[in-house]
Amino acid sequence: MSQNKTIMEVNQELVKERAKCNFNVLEVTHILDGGEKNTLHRKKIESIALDEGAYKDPIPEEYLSPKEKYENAVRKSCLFCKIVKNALTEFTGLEHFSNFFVLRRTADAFFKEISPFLLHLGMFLPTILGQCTTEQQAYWLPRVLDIQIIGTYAQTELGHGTFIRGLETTATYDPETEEFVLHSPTLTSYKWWAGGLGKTVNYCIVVAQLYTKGVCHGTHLFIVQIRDEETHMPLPGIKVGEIGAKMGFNTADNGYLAFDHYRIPRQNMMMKNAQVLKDGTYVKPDSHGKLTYGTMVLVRVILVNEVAFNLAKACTIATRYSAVRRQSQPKPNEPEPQILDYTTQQHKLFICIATAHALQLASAWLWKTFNAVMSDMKKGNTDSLPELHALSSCLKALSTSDVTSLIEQCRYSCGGHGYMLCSGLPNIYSFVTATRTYEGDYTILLLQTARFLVKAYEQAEAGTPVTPTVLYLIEFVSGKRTPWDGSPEGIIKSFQEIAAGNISSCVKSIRNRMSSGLSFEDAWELTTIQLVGAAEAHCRAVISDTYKKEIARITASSSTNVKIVMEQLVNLYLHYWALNRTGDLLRYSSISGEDVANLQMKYEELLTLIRPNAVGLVDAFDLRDEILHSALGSYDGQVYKRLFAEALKSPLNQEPVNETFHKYLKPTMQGKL
Ligand SMILES: CCC/C=C/C(=O)SCCNC(=O)CCNC(=O)[C@H](O)C(C)(C)COP(=O)([O-])OP(=O)([O-])OC[C@H]1O[C@@H](n2cnc3c(N)ncnc32)[C@H](O)[C@@H]1OP(=O)([O-])[O-]
Ligand SMILES: Cc1cc2nc3c(=O)[nH]c(=O)nc-3n(C[C@H](O)[C@H](O)[C@H](O)COP(=O)(O)OP(=O)(O)OC[C@H]3O[C@@H](n4cnc5c(N)ncnc54)[C@H](O)[C@@H]3O)c2cc1C
Repeated sequence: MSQNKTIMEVNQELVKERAKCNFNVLEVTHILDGGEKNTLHRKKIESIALDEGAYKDPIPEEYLSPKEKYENAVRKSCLFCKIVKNALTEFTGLEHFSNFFVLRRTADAFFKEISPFLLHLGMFLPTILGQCTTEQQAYWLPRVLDIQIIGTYAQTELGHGTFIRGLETTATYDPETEEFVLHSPTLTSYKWWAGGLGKTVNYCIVVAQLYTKGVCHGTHLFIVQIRDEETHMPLPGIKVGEIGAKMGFNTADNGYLAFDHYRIPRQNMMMKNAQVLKDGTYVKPDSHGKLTYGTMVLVRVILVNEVAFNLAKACTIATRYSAVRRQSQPKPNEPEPQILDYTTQQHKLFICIATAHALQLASAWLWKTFNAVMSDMKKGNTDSLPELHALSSCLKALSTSDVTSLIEQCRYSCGGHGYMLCSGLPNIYSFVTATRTYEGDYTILLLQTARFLVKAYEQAEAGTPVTPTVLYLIEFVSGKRTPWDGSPEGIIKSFQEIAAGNISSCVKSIRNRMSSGLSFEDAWELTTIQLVGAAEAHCRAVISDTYKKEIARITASSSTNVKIVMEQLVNLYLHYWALNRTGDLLRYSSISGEDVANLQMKYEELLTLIRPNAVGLVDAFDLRDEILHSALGSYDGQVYKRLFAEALKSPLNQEPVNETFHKYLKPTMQGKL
């Protein structure tokens, strides 16, 4: 298991917990990594990147000024890139799925917040891969992969983020010079938010309304140089800067950008799908109208994995801490219990462990689905794109929303110490809460899924085939219902009935409103609260079903105790959400009041069964201390020694008397101020 570089003796509380664990921890690590080979691969990359200690800061990041924080983050980004480049020569290449995720996770040791290079690898590179022709890729990719240029993705504007069709930046083609003229006509058209734009990047992908021959063809993507490659000065016609202090992401130099009739060559339009010919003729993509939104779909898929990882970090911290922390005296003359022994504490934490597993497996499944759809699209078949868009939208929305709440729950479960930056939890929270907004706001993405669900419902009603994730609608419209039996399969069935019931209610509401004279748009708008609920219910059913099936498949050859503990967590997830949705269950399934009481009993039994394995389960995430950045969550559990060591690092503790005593306190106390 992972050890800290500053080795301390392991706290006896954790020694005892580890002795209690009745399953093979390494076997679960292999499951979470997707196989033993992947675990070895990950450990090797982590070892190359971290063993030399290059991630260490001379002064803790939290005590630096904003400017120093940024400069330190750039220094470490360059260092990390160098290490990564060396590491990759030993492996299969950056496009390898596990490499991308391992590198992203390892980077957390270097950055308590965010690398200013995140968008370069996270969006600039994937957009070039997804939106450029082969010739364009041949020109750009070597420069991008070799970090000869650094780029970002500038789509959002001051006035519009969600509504992409409302973006105001224009790219007008001039056939005389074979150039596009980029222009920001208003203050609200200023690009706003792109990571790394403020100070770091010299190129960026700009999303702008394309005009040619006097006609607007909607938003398209362009590669734009914004700073001189030698001097880094903004080029003439470019206004660029940083947007200011934020709740998190303070090392990411999110920026603004405006154009004053700024010219770029025609070849800088990303032309894999639509094209503008030399004479200005516009050639439409012949397959699907939303292909330019491709990078967003990819990033939404990746984000499910990203938040699962962050939840694993948070619950590792909170569970280890809860095993070390003792509080209160429920039984007279007995020692104070570990707070992990309180049922309410288990209720706060074990759902976090189960959710981290559920989302990790759902994200691996979604990634496979994404690749299958991409491979179909290469052959010109875009039939599965709507389902992928619906799935990636709701999984991104629900996973980021669930994880945001659960990370906050982990912080609550650590009491006052969880509020300290050195617990690691505030940084994890401020990062994850942003994921609920960026790359498509929660509500907006669920409404996209709802569009798909309403259409699927109408198809099921009409007897036309529906896609795999909504097959349950066919049973529902035929009136078939499964009697409640309380089994895991039965709970999943009931989640599908809740989803179908909710979608059906939405369809009825929309139809009723339209028959009373409202337009479709107005009827839809008035139904949006229900539509969001329906999409959420659908997504819960998808995650639950995938989690259960994937665990059964993966643990088919596992040892008995691993199988048992993995199944307990699946059941815990299902019971937790069933209890959370009793209103819907009573409305849409055949559950009775007594069944609800049984569900509650079963849930509480599961907490007791999981309790002895709790520390083993978080150890199985195998997160190195360098990546956790937590005085509360380190492998050795030396919580109090580490909290005190962190307190001593405070700049206020570097002198016995602060100068404010002489300047203000003393004169005030002596009545001289
Ligand atoms: C580290 C931090 C990094 C952060 C980076 C960022 O945040 S970067 C910034 C991230 N910014 C954001 O994420 C912005 C979020 N906003 C958006 O993504 C879009 O504005 C929108 C999807 C909300 C609406 O778009 P719209 O007004 O153009 O569309 P519409 O609603 O009129 O629907 C028309 C049809 O298109 C379909 N369709 C839509 N999208 C897709 C797709 N991707 N694929 C396939 N299909 C798609 C839809 O299903 C519908 O099909 P139907 O029913 O007619 O068969
Ligand atoms: C940390 C961070 C990093 C980012 N990085 C980038 C980046 O690198 N590049 C980039 O281009 N962008 C980036 N963004 C911008 C991000 O993508 C947008 O903020 C996001 O898409 C939400 O758009 P918005 O800000 O316009 O919100 P708004 O759309 O204004 O949302 C405000 C509220 O209005 C509601 N709302 C809006 N429209 C509707 C509707 N039709 N129906 C119902 N409710 C609605 C929303 O649900 C929300 O509650 C970043 C944002 C953050 C926070």
